[in-house]
Amino acid sequence: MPQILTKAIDTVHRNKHKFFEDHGEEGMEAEKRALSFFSKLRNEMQTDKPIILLTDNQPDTDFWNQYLHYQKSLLKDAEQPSWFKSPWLYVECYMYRRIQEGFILSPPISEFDVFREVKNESFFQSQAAIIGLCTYLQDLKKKIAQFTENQKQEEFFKLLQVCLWGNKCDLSISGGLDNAQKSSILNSLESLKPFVLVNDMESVWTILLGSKESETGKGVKKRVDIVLDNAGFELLTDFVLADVLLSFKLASEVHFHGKCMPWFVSDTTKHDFDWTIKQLLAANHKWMSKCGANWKENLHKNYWTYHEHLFWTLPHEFSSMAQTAPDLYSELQKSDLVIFKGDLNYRKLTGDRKWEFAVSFPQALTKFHPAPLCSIRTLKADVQVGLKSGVGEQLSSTEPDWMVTGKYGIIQLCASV
Ligand SMILES: O=P(O)(O)OC[C@@]1(O)O[C@H](CO)[C@@H](O)[C@@H]1O
Ligand SMILES: [Mn+2]
Repeated sequence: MPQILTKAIDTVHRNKHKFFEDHGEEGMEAEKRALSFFSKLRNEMQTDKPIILLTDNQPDTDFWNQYLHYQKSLLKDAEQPSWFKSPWLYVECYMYRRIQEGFILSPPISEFDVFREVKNESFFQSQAAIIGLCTYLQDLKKKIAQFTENQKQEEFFKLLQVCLWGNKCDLSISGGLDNAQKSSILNSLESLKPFVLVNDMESVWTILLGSKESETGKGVKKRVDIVLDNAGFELLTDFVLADVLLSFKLASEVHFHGKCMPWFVSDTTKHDFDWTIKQLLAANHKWMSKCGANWKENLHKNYWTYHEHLFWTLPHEFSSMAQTAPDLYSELQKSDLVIFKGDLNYRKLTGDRKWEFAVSFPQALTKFHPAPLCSIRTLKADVQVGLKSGVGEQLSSTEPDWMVTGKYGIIQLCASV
């Protein structure tokens, strides 16, 4: 976290001239204000100061401040939540929210996304893998009419796994350093199979076909939601999956959910989402630009919809969503399948608790079940449930860091509770 914050400070500093160009002297003043805010923040973090209230009067400020009171209520009388002692999930989210506060309190540069440069770079560095994937998809779509159900299933499974391994490419685990996808994942899927510790692809397929039975004269009405994680290569894999869901008629609408502020370095915001499609459209490569054009049209025709909600950037675990964000919960209840991408979402699904490895996924969800849901994540944090007896223990003894390197992955479904 200090490394990420230090990089953010450096980025603000390097953009001084841009702030001047955009806003004149006021921009320079704002840069100074933001920098002194961030230096203070870094000091609070590194010296284990108490967590303090937010002061920026944003729509989520009260939620954050109430959450601090709640954290305090869990401690003994004189104890204070602080950077080293509070739950990691909370403190980590809090750092990103404080960075946002630093910009909010520094107009006119409040809208500055300090992680945009690295997100965009990571997209360009994954160019070869992106071309490979776009080409594969367009080729696949030409053949759909001839596909048997089995072939469709096989292709869908492939792209689901691509979507999984795409989650290796986040920039917060690498401390904001280059973590792009350099090679084609499609050729490595077989050799990666042993690292998929929970593989519920068959049941995901059954769920998606199941809703096909509700086919009426008007065609299928099936909704899949994707709670997005990282921009860059991972977002591309999500787009490809969403495209195949429509092309294979496994869904009639796909709803994406993104972050409404820069988050965990590489997480997708509305700007990243739109920027990615624009880049594809403008690319000097036939199949990339074809993907861009198709996906723009999907959005235009409302086959694809992008949603934002503040809940995704709160520190709350998802079991509190029904209470904290009932509107979002009822939105997800409209879905036939909600796909949660990435490690942070898994931590929030399971409350980031020290569950036994063999505890069931439904149990760890602690009543969170707006709809059938599936987590697709590579393991980067020390929480994992739903493993066959002994598997986690065995891995812990042979590979002590098996949970935090992104080497292993899961496609884990909870169909009902
Ligand atoms: O949600 P993602 O993008 O898959 O992963 C984010 C993440 O790996 O980054 C941090 C590593 O420092 C962890 O807190 C977190 O789980
Ligand atoms: Mn992320």
